[in-house]
Amino acid sequence: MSVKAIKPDSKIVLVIGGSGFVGRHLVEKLCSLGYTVRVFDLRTTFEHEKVTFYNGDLCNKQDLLKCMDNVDTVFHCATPSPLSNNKKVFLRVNVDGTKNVLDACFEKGVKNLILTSSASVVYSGSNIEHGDETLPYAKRPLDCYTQTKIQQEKLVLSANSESLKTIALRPHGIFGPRDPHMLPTTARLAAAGKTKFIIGKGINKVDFTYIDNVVYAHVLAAQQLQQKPEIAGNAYNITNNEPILFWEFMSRLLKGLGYAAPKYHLPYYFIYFLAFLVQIFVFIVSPFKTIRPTLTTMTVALAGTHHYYSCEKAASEFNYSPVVKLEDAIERTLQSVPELHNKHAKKVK
Ligand SMILES: NC(=O)c1ccc[n+]([C@@H]2O[C@H](COP(=O)([O-])OP(=O)(O)OC[C@H]3O[C@@H](n4cnc5c(N)ncnc54)[C@H](O)[C@@H]3O)[C@@H](O)[C@H]2O)c1
Ligand SMILES: CC(C)=CCC[C@@H](C)[C@H]1CC[C@H]2C3=C(CC[C@]12C)[C@@]1(C)CC[C@H](O)[C@@](C)(C(=O)O)[C@@H]1CC3
Repeated sequence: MSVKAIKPDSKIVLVIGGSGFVGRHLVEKLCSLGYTVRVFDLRTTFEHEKVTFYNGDLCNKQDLLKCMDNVDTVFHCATPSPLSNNKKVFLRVNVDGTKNVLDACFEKGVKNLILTSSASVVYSGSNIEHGDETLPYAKRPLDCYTQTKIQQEKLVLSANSESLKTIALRPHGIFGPRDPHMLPTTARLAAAGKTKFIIGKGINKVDFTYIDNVVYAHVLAAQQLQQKPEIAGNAYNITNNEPILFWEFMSRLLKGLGYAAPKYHLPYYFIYFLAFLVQIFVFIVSPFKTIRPTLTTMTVALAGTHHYYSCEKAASEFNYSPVVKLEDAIERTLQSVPELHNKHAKKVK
């Protein structure tokens, strides 16, 4: 099954967080399929002749109501940066903000709400191998981003009703052109000489999901929600279906960026404990100074444990299957880095 083009301008959709990494790719795809697209975001990061931009804060319901007249479907992919370390902002945006989104959807008669959730809502730092959607929410999430994503998903799925069909898509480790988190952070750490080490034995397998596959899943789910009401109220893992050794993937990115692959092993639990001490220090100084460490128990756990998921539910219930394979996805991502364009252009099929 593929996503369908529609009669141009027959459906109005709203992408909350549409100026972000996932949001902008989603907006561009929706426009190409003929949707009338509105973007609601704190900021405007690009121009598009077919898009109407509304700047506002989703924590202010009045801002949201201004852009939701006659909207058929809302895609909610706004979040504070997952690597920021501000519990108040996460609670305000991911929880209170999502309550505003739901209230506004009900007030304006929106039919469908697709939430970009996260596979990590079931992750508390222990190994997850081929985890499916029956796994319970993490009882002790490792950071407040994950904690608020859990609360957000629960709010959206419990709001599913006759008038508003809701669905939560759980991508994992999204990467691709214009990614503001993974590649830039990797490059920054490498430039600072902090990528010489492998945390743990380097045998942990994880899922990384190319942005085109995430966008494809969002459009497919939106188009299926009305025909298949049984998928509403559910969460679905969305990955590339190609789990890879975390350190092999990172090495591919690093070598593609012109850096050496990590080669010295550091004991996982030693680094995890170090990260724990860093977090205690960050908490102690937080009244005086906000520090956003990359070394956290969450990032160390992600680097040192298995975390890959089954997409069988999305495959069987709304025919999801990745449209871009991992190998091609890595090349396209590296090719998208301006200074690397020529080097990788010839490799892309
Ligand atoms: N990047 C990943 O690896 C990944 C993986 C799984 C799930 N997700 C989820 O995907 C979604 C999109 O993530 P992304 O990587 O595109 O993030 P991003 O930071 O690139 O984009 C988020 C957007 O939300 C906007 N935003 C933040 N607070 C807002 C507010 N109060 N009002 C209005 N807009 C606001 C930001 O301005 C930004 O444009 C998020 O829900 C995230 O949890 C991301
Ligand atoms: C060489 C090295 C170690 C580089 C560092 C790579 C670092 C930056 C990189 C490696 C793994 C990657 C990662 C995320 C951010 C960047 C980071 C941590 C986040 C947290 C974003 C939010 C998503 O919701 C969530 C939770 C998901 O998809 O479940 C992911 C999980 C995977």
